[in-house]
Amino acid sequence: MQSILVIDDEINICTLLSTILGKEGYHVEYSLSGANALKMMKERSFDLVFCDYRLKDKEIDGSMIARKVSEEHPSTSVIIMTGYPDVRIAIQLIKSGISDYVSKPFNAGQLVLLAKKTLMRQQTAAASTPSLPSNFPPAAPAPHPVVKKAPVNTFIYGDSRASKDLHEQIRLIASTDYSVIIMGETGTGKESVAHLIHSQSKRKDKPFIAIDCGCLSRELGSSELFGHEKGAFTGAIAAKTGAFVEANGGTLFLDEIGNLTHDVQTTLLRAIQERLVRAVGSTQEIRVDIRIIVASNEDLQQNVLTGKFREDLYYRLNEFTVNVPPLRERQEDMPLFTQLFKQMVEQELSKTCGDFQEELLEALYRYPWPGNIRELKNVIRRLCLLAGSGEIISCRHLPEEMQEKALAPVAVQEAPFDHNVNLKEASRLAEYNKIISVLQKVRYNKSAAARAMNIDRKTLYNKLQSLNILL
Ligand SMILES: Nc1ncnc2c1ncn2[C@@H]1O[C@H](COP(=O)(O)OP(=O)(O)OP(=O)(O)O)[C@@H](O)[C@H]1O
Repeated sequence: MQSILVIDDEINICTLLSTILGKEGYHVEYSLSGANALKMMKERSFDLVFCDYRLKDKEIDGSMIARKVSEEHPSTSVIIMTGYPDVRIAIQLIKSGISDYVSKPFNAGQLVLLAKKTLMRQQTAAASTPSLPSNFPPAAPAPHPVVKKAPVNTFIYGDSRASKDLHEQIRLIASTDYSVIIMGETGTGKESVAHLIHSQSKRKDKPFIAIDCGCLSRELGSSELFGHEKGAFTGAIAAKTGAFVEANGGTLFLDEIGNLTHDVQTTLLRAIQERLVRAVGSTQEIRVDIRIIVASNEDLQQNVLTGKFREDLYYRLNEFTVNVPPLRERQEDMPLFTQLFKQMVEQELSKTCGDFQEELLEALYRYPWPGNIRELKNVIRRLCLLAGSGEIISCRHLPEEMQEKALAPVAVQEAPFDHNVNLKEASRLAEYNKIISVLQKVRYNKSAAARAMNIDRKTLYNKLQSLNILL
């Protein structure tokens, strides 16, 4: 019997596909998380995988599953399901070697046909691969072996003071079992920090389950966290395992915790205190052993004061707080982030881009990055996508709305001249005013400014530092 694995964080989709494909005689299993699905594939083999593009374990998405399957289980086909048609995603998916792609909503007939077509193609391909006679000599090594580039590390440890402090905090807290609140603006990497804490902890071989509380509806909040019994409420067509049980032994990460309703906050407090959970509609309590990490970009203490967040839950969770700094406070890390994101995108697109133009790097440096690392990553992705292969990436490839902010000259006042200063001070002031006026003329391009003043870049940097001009 051919077997199919369905990966989707929506239980309804999983049960729907299991029913439809099961009726066609396939053996169907499903997983609500990518991490668990990868584990299932290690334990047994599947002929076909239907995988949702966006999964709740944010670090694993459809294209990552597709890549892993093609590397580790080359005879398994992958069909990606998505409700978000997007060119970038399509490019990624094609590169990761998927068999097909289906947009949600879909109908039963369409899915069955797709599964049959894919499995048939797979069988034909297998049959047409000639098998070698048993006495055939082993193949000689290929003259030009295909060199597989090692994947670029997706997490970057910055060099700035703020980054070093952050990673020291992660190192210290990882070895404990304390609950952690991660605070920081949107896109600063709170979820990445939660992953790091888990991967450096003694629970690292157990599940890491991430739940975005911002997406939980009022009705489904409890069911997502604690599970439900079949028939517990209208639409509960099958029993569901909640995140607490799925994360048993490992770490449960609750993102945007400030969005939980009061009712769910109350049940959550009890579950954390007693380590016992009860699925909606069940009378049975299940003991769980999990570490809780939560994140918020709202000030939770403020929410406690305004009554939006339960005070007792806040103190229960706040055994340790990690503050993730915004990108504008880790400017020294910009070159590292920029370079590594460029390498990652080059790998995603199988493309080699030209260097970043100096003026562009300076514009990136000056931009305030309200969306933090996520925004930087997206901008680099866009720059690499728009620039031709090998073309120098310049300011003209920047999104228009960014050009205005990043290229606007910084308002630097000329220092007023004071007639009482001594000669040394006067020459320092003159130098200061000259450098500022040249920088403004060349739109803060330091190389151009150095050329205009007939000095080298190093001398200009030294002058900027000694005159305390911060760009
Ligand atoms: N240190 C880092 N190195 C590489 N990539 C990073 C780093 N920190 C964050 N990112 C990337 O930036 C993006 C945003 O990170 P993440 O989702 O962890 O942020 P967040 O603070 O949880 O965002 P939100 O508040 O919107 O939930 C992700 O694509 C993540 O991979």
